[in-house]
Amino acid sequence: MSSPPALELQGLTKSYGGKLTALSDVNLSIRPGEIFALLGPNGAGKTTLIGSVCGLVKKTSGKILVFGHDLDVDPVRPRYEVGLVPQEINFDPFFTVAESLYIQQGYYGQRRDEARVMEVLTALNLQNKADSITRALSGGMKRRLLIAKALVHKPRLVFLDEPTAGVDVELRRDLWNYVRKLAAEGTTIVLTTHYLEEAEELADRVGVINEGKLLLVEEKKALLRRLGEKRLIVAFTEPVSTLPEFVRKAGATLSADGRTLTYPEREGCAPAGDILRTLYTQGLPVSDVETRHSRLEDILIDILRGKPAATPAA
Ligand SMILES: Nc1ncnc2c1ncn2[C@@H]1O[C@H](COP(=O)(O)OP(=O)(O)OP(=O)(O)O)[C@@H](O)[C@H]1O
Repeated sequence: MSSPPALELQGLTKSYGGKLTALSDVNLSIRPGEIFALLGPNGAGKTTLIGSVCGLVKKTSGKILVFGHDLDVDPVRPRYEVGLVPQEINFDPFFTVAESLYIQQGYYGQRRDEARVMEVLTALNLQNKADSITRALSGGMKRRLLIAKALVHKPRLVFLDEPTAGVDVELRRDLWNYVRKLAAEGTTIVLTTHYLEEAEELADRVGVINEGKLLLVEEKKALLRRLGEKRLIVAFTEPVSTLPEFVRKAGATLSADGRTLTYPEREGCAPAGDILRTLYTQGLPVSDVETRHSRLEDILIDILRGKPAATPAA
């Protein structure tokens, strides 16, 4: 028998005060061990979705299953499998780093396990801070402690709600490596982020949410292949008045000043190499050649602007 999804949402809906629908009939299935990036603008519903699973938000309707267990049937036990790294710092400033993790173990019905606490602190490079008062930590250390807190009870499903907001480049890279390691060990990761580069680096699949509706769910690589575009940009040393017929018919355009050619290479069109070869053989004054690939950011903007890109959300 195949294992159940790490998370399954069926028609998940959340209205605040009967007016604002923060989540509208969201259906989503997250596979065990995958890194899933949930993307969308401010106020799209990402934190509400995470809060519904973690027990911080009371859903209005729909079902939530964690590793096959319906949270309506048992709202407590299945959540022992879940860890949350929230956007905001949520630990008591007067405890030490280690104490705050022991308390967390207690919340999850576990005995105080010093070896596990040191293991998590070491993984997050906080081992020397175990006895420091949490309010004396730097901003980056506090972020790492938030992650340690979410992981200390060994959850199999971890939500990272903007884990690297305000974090420096080096720590961001460290955290990315750590997330990859967790996923490689079998932990399922759901990530929200406004750094599209982060999603591009880490995610296996991407979901796009806006105004409470899930617009698209797709493998990241397939999405980039399907909606991404490669552009060839050629600069000329002097203005060119017309392009060779083959190049023009392939879809290349010339800038108004005749100094730049742009060619969007799409599937089934002439390869960029053929365009370049023609330019050279016909003696056009090429000075520089550049190719640009569209990134997740470009694609997300198109989707949010309503470009007909979405395949049915799954
Ligand atoms: N407690 C609340 N009471 C009323 N409305 C709320 C509450 N919490 C969230 N909302 C509203 O629900 C909508 C979704 O908010 P949510 O925090 O889930 O968005 P988000 O995608 O996480 O945004 P961000 O990227 O800014 O964190 C927003 O319109 C927000 O104002």
